[in-house]
Amino acid sequence: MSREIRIATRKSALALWQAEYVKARLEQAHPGLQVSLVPMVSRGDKLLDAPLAKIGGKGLFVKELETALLENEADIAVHSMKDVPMEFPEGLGLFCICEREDPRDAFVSNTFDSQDALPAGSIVGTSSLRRQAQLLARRPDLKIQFLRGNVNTRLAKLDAGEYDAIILAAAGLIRLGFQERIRSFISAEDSLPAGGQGAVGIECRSADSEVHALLAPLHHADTADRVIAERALNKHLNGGCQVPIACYAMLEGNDLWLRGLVGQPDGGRLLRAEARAPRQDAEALGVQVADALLKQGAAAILAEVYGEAGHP
Ligand SMILES: NCc1[nH]cc(CCC(=O)O)c1CC(=O)O
Repeated sequence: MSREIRIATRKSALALWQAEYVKARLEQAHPGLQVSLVPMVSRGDKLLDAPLAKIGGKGLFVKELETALLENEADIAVHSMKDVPMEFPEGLGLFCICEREDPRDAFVSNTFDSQDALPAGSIVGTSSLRRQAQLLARRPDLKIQFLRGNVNTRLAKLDAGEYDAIILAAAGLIRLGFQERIRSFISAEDSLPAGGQGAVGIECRSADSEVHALLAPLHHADTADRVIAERALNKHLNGGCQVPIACYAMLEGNDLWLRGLVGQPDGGRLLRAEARAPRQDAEALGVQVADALLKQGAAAILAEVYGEAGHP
């Protein structure tokens, strides 16, 4: 095989891990294939001190990578599915979803074993409105303090004593070798994950059928069907991981079970909906659960969040 595959990736430790993972899987599936990394800085990486909802919402982490694909400076872009917008630029698409890592949120602390063990008034670090809403709904006595940055930065801030605990995606911690920092996994019942959390997706040019064929062995159909249902819900609510929307699909035999949640950031109200459907109807299932949330008033909650963030 003469062709080289160039992988566009962000430079954070987690992004590089994911790109190296895809590189290794491609080389394993296609002995002799040349695979290289093209690391780049995204707008989201440059603006680390503002809540994501306030600095222009979706796509903050993927735009530069997509430009590289469109300008033929790279052949594939590796993303955390949680951060991938619902729509793709003309000429690009998502052609591969790899097997999902643990999708749950993780409780990390140097003092306490779980959310329930936190004394009243404890300070919990997160900048995810989804995590904040669900935590405050259960524990209105806790204080949420803003925390952004890559995984290493967040752990360093915890270690510096700025927080009693922080919440991170288990997947990122596991991938970077920080599994032992996880004091407990937070169940989907207590913290419904973000759509796509724990899954790595690969974007490439829609016309590049040679690359599509090379990616095929990395595609994981079970993960893909779950993530398709979750993304359909997000799309119907016009949401991403920067808004208080959670959704999580599981396979039960040939059926998908999709749960969705929209919450007020202060945890005052959590709307929940769920449904089951055959896996081939993943997209319709996402729309159905989103509609059930809209019927309960999700649009008003989301409009309020977007209003505060200063963009529609
Ligand atoms: N929004 C940042 C982001 N995007 C993906 C992950 C973790 C890994 C994953 O979900 O695949 C994280 C960090 C976090 O939420 O703790």
